[in-house]
Amino acid sequence: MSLFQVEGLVKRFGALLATDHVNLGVDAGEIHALIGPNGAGKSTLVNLISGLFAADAGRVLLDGQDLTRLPMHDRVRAGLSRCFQITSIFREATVRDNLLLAAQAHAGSSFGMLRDRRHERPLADTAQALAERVGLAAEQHRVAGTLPHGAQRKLDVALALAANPKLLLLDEPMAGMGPEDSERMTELIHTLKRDMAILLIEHDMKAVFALADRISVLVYGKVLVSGSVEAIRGNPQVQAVYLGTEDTTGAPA
Ligand SMILES: Nc1ncnc2c1ncn2[C@@H]1O[C@H](COP(=O)(O)OP(=O)(O)OP(=O)(O)O)[C@@H](O)[C@H]1O
Repeated sequence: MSLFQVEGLVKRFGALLATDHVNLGVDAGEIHALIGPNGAGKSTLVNLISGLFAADAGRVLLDGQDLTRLPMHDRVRAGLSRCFQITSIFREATVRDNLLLAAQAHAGSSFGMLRDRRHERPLADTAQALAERVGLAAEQHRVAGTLPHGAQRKLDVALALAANPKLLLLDEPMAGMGPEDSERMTELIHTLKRDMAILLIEHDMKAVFALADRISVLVYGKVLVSGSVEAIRGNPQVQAVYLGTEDTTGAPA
């Protein structure tokens, strides 16, 4: 049994079966990438996993715990963190204040405790460690909204890491990035897999092929095929689905 497991997950929008009995597992220390053409149901699946949508059937399990009926914040507490396609940072606050707030939220402390000197040090240490972890230690006093796009995405990852997740759900972390930022984000994600399982939803095939231990291809809400990078690259069904719409060679665009 995998650390993270989706079993027979179903979501209907009226007559449309957007998630069609999906089974998916992510092992500890594994990056499992989910790819698929536009409208395949990737976002719907992410929303079911994170708890934004309620599933019509099936289960979401993390480390033996059934999360299916838990609200989003309880899923985060159970060890499931999500990075958003639309970044969740406070744009007017500094990088450091963003990190302090995230550290505080997950330490379960109140604003009163933040002001209590006895509690300042651990939160500050956590914020510092998070900044270092994503390579933003030198940018901590900058206002988050003024950072370049790539750095904002790194901050978004740091905010998700503040929850100390067992499973990190990365929803298109390379979106809107140029090749250089994509490469840096790829390196960062690679360093994270030591400490957590990662479910990566990504259109950038170069990043997917560089990072994934396993790839699942979603088509019309169903997992068409699941396998290693080599198996997926060479799969004629996958090539047929992507031909002319995506670059599956991994070559830079
Ligand atoms: N809230 C909703 N109400 C009705 N239909 C929806 C809703 N959300 C998604 N859909 C439909 O469900 C299907 C899957 O959409 P989804 O956004 O999950 O796909 P996707 O793989 O994430 O696409 P993309 O790569 O373009 O983001 C599509 O046919 C979409 O039109």
